[in-house]
Amino acid sequence: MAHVRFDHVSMSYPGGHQALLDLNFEVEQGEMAFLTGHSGAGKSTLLKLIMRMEKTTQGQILVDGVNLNRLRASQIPFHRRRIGVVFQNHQLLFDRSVFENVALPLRISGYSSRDLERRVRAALDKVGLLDKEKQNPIELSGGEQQRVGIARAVVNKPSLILADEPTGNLDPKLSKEIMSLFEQFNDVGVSVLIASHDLNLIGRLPYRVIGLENGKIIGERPPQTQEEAPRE
Ligand SMILES: Nc1ncnc2c1ncn2[C@@H]1O[C@H](COP(=O)(O)OP(=O)(O)OP(=O)(O)O)[C@@H](O)[C@H]1O
Repeated sequence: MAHVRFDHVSMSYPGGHQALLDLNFEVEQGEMAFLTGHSGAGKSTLLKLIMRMEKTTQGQILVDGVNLNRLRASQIPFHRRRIGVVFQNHQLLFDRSVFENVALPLRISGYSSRDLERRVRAALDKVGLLDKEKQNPIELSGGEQQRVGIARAVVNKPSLILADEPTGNLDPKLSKEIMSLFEQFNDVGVSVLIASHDLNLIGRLPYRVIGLENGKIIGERPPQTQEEAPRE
């Protein structure tokens, strides 16, 4: 069964703007894939549909076989908890420590403090920031802030990670490091879908690329084998 499946999905914003038109694609369980396209192509809208922050106006989306059109309002928080989301601007709280920023999703889910501490430290360890837990995110570099955002996204152990321009503000070296983090999660079975217009970075990686233009899929580059993948 596909992890995410779009079946003839269209989406119009109130006021009539058609953001997505008749999308059909799947993300397999454990796959890592990129979504690319110009600004306004519909990348963020597509990710918001998967999180059920927006609703399809036509067609259906299945996540783990569950039809999102049929989710009741009370089931939406549970659905979102299984997805880790990473944003370009981190959306960190600058009046709290790194630890508290990563702990936030667990506090909302009502974890005991022992479990919470264990999980937060495990997430910070995975992104290499265990020694910064007491600092305020404002004291960290852009790359480190993005790592805090990733730790927060994975602290609930999601089976799917969605990232919206996660390297948008970072230089090429830091962008590569952030991509290797996503690869590490993918290596242990997490499905990853990343929206990015950094074609330079995407082109060097072997993953499937889905191209969007004006809300439509205009083409796909299949996953590359090792021989096909461009060398550094
Ligand atoms: N809340 C909204 N209300 C109305 N129209 C919207 C809304 N959000 C996005 N749109 C429109 O839908 C289209 C797709 O936007 P979307 O943000 O999904 O594109 P994108 O590919 O993520 O672009 P970017 O890379 O600039 O973030 C755009 O034309 C945008 O103006």
